[in-house]
Amino acid sequence: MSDQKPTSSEPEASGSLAKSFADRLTFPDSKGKPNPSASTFTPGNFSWADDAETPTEEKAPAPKSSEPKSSKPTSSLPKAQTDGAADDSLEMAQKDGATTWMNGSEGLDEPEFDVNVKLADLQDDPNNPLYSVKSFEALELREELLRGLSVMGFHKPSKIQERALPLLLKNPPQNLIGQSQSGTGKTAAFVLNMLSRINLDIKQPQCLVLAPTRELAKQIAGVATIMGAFLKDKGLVVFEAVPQTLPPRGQQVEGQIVVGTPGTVMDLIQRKRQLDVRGIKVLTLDEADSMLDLSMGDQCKKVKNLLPKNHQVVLFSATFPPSVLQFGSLFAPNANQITLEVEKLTVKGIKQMYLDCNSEEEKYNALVKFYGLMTIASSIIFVARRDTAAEIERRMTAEGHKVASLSGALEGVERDAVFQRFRNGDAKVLITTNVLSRGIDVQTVTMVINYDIPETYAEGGPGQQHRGGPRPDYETYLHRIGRTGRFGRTGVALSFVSGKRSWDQLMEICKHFGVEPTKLDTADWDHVERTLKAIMKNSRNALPLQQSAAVAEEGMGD
Ligand SMILES: Nc1ncnc2c1ncn2[C@@H]1O[C@H](COP(=O)(O)OP(=O)(O)OP(=O)(O)O)[C@@H](O)[C@H]1O
Repeated sequence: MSDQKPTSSEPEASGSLAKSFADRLTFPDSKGKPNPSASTFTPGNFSWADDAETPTEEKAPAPKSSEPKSSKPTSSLPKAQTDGAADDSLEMAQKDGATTWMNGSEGLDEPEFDVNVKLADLQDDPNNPLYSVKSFEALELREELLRGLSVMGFHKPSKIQERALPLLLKNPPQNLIGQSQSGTGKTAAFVLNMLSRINLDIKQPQCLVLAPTRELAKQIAGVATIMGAFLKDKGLVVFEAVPQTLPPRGQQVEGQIVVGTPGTVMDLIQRKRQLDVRGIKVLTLDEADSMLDLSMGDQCKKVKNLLPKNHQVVLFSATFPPSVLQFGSLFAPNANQITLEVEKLTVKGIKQMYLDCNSEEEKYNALVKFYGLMTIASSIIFVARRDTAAEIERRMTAEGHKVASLSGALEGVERDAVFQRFRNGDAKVLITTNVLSRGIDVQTVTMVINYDIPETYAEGGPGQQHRGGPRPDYETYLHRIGRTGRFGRTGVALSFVSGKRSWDQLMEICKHFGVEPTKLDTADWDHVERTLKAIMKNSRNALPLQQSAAVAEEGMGD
């Protein structure tokens, strides 16, 4: 892969975003000095070579032309849980939406108790992906991790956590391929495995996580740091292997857990010789299907080949197209597999709709009209091309909206700053390309807009190109809409169609996942407004899903 930054007309990276609190933390090293590389969330230089390039951007013509978080009850933490070395990090964690769902972040006005009851209801429903019979205690996790989970507000495991953890923690270690719907807690499953397996007396890297983008790598490192906060005193160090957070030349990477993007990790191991992988016993690929596909697959294989024999391989994603799953089985031989039928992949709490527009230009007008009508906590607008993102940003800003735009065209430092503005709520709307379609966990997001329907040239197997032009990109659609409706929340996914081609593509995607999207028409804005307001209101009020769906239907029937 080239080190050169692509131009705006080049394809955008397909990947994921960062999940949360990560960007705010800087942990001192074991001697109390700030360590710029270990578990830091300082901004870094983005090297294009680090992120996947996938041909998902169409040469579409560019268009011509919010409710703030309520503060969380951070002071209500039991004293025992905020003591000691974990204090700072936990306090930070409490300030971020992504870890504190139950603590009333992101515009939830209800008392904590009500919200907890709702989540508990979902976790008691055997058909819900958040359901579990067991407690975290029954999964035999070490006491420090139980304390970390408790402070994060994780009271019960989700289905994937309950099923994956016993398989992951078994000795001798076995490989695992794990699939579950977006926002159901896969990160905690693989992070708890790593935190359970490391030897804290050794500073050498023992677990390696590869993720497709710097934002997601930073987010995962953040989760590991927070979840392991009570192990910090015992020497836990989590290292972020993304550009600009790297150790000075000649200095070895220290940290039991290393999380990075494949390009940087490879560079650290082979070219710079700063990452000693002889002690690695767990290799995890998050968003594994995209990591094994096209450009990143080769790099991941190269990294894997440099690791000691008999390391545990863990692959997680919400999507595993059959051919990738086949390849995944070679990458993770004899793996235990937790997979889902394609019809079960969509999250029930995400209401899928489409807005029928007559032309490309009408799409833009509809977008502006739409944001004029609605107050949305936070939303993400996905576009196919960087220049479309820039143009929408320019025009929406001119209309007085607080927007931010993030694409692979930005350098790492700028990306971090833009993303932080969105996480903080300083920007309510994030306009982005597929670079942020996967993994990113910002719980204030109540709406995802597919301004352009995602397309791909990939055949669906590693390295295979689709011959007859682009096809609808089922996986990217699912990951994009999964940025809302996380861990039991409700959200809206609104796709814009303008003409037969985009309509056909959307219908094909919906057929693939067995969903029937609701049509909204630009000819009846009253109906659009009533329908969406009913859903958004219920999302914020945290009504049970069935109830909010019912109210939404009522709104639509008006
Ligand atoms: N057991 C739990 N109890 C409460 N909240 C949880 C639990 N597990 C995870 N969460 C929260 O759920 C959200 C989604 O988790 P996570 O980001 O791991 O989802 P994911 O399955 O990796 O999604 P994606 O496929 O989009 O990457 C996060 O904000 C996380 O903090």
